[in-house]
This record gives sequence, C-alpha cells and structure tokens, in this order.
Amino acid sequence: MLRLEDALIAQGDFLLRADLTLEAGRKYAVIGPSGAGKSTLLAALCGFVPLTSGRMLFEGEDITDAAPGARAMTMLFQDNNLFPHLSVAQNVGLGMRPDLRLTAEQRQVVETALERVELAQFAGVKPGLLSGGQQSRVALARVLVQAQPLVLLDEPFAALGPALRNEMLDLVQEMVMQTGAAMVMVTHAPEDVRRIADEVIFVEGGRANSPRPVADLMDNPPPELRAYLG
Ligand SMILES: Nc1ncnc2c1ncn2[C@@H]1O[C@H](COP(=O)(O)OP(=O)(O)OP(=O)(O)O)[C@@H](O)[C@H]1O
Repeated sequence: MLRLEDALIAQGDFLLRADLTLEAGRKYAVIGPSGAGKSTLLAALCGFVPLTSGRMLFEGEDITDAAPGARAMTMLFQDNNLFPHLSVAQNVGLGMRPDLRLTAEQRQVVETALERVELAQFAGVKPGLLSGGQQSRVALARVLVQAQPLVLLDEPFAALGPALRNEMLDLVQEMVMQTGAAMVMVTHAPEDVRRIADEVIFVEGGRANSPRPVADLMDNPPPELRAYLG
C-alpha cells in the first residue's frame, strides 16, 4: 500500500534512512530508543517533514511531494489537537470539513462516531470540560470520520493511566479492524507491542528497519533490540 523507497529524512542535523513497505490493513508498532527517529518517521509519512532524497509511493502513485492534507492518511497526535473553543461535535466534524459546513448526512456520521466512542451525550460540550480519556476518544472519533486507509499514531495515550490506555488501545484496534485501515503506532511500552501490532518497525542507529512479525522479532531480538528492551 505505502512504500518508502531509499528515503533519507532530515530533522536539523539528524538523519534517518528508511526503505520499507506497509501493507493495507496491517498494524505496525514503531519502537526504538529515545531520539532514534520514531516521530521523524511518522512526520515524514504524513508529509510534515519532506524527504531529502528517495520516494514515497501510495498504491503505486508518487506522493513524495504531496501536501499533508492530500495524503490518504490521518495522524493522531499525543495532545489530541482539539480546539478548545469548538464543541466536541464540531471538533469531530473538522475531520470531514475544515469549514464545518456539514451536510445532514455528514452530521449523522459525526453523531454515529460519537456514539461509537460513547460520547454522544457530550456532543455540545467544549473539550475542556472532559477528562483526558474522554478527550482522547473525541480525537479518535475524528480519526473515525475521516475513514482514511492509513492511521498514524504518535504515542497517543502516553499521558493516560495503564487501564485507560489499554482501553484506548483496544478501541483503536476495533476501529481499524472495522474500517480495514492500516495503523502505524509509535510506542515506548514493549507490552503494547504484542497487544496492538502484527509487525514491528525497529528504529535505531539512523535507520527505520523493515517491518518484522511481532513474534519473530520479540522472541528472537537482535542485539540492538535486546539492549533497548533491557
Ligand atoms: N524540529 C527539529 N529540529 C532539529 N532536530 C530535531 C527536530 N525534531 C527532532 N529533532 C532531532 O531528531 C532526532 C530524532 O527525534 P525524534 O523525535 O524523531 O525521535 P523519537 O525516536 O521519536 O524520540 P522520543 O522517543 O524521545 O520521542 C533527535 O535527535 C531530535 O533531537
């Protein structure tokens, strides 16, 4: 589905190389030491950081220079990126139309997404009045209404407690299974890897390695991964 071909990604003096393929409907965990370039990889995938060299292909089409909004993917940020002056429903609606001129049908999609994350009763409320977990669910509902084939998550639930985090991870899983989307999630928690992912992208030493099946990699980690896992 998505191919990074001989890619070189630069953030200031930091360089990351990647040559890998993501398959439709698969779930990938991105792991690696702090500062290894996990966020940089996601930022490049969704177009916030340009490739210095190499190409990115989506379904065979060259999207190397495509603007973030023109890519068939959604990014969920750690801070949820909610607008405090808009209601919960409006924050979700932004996923469909940035000018919020929603048709009746689109409003129905928003309502269904809010039901899906069990927040229907908070549709008219400002996000500031919600708990951290509820705010994460608003952001998830916005991902849901966008219905893109690739969902990128950069440590989305790091600020939540363990029980709530697991609940959110399960909800994300359900969502991507329902929509058939592929998912790429950065995580610092090795225990999340088996819970959420089919495959692991290990980022280390200036390289984002090709995805490997979870069991294959976690049961027989190469020395660098063993050192990271501790
Ligand atoms: N905007 C920037 N300008 C310059 N250097 C940057 C910028 N953003 C990140 N870097 C550098 O790029 C490298 C990779 O950072 P990145 O955030 O991708 O790592 P990470 O693996 O996601 O780390 P962490 O697990 O700590 O979040 C780091 O050395 C960082 O200092």
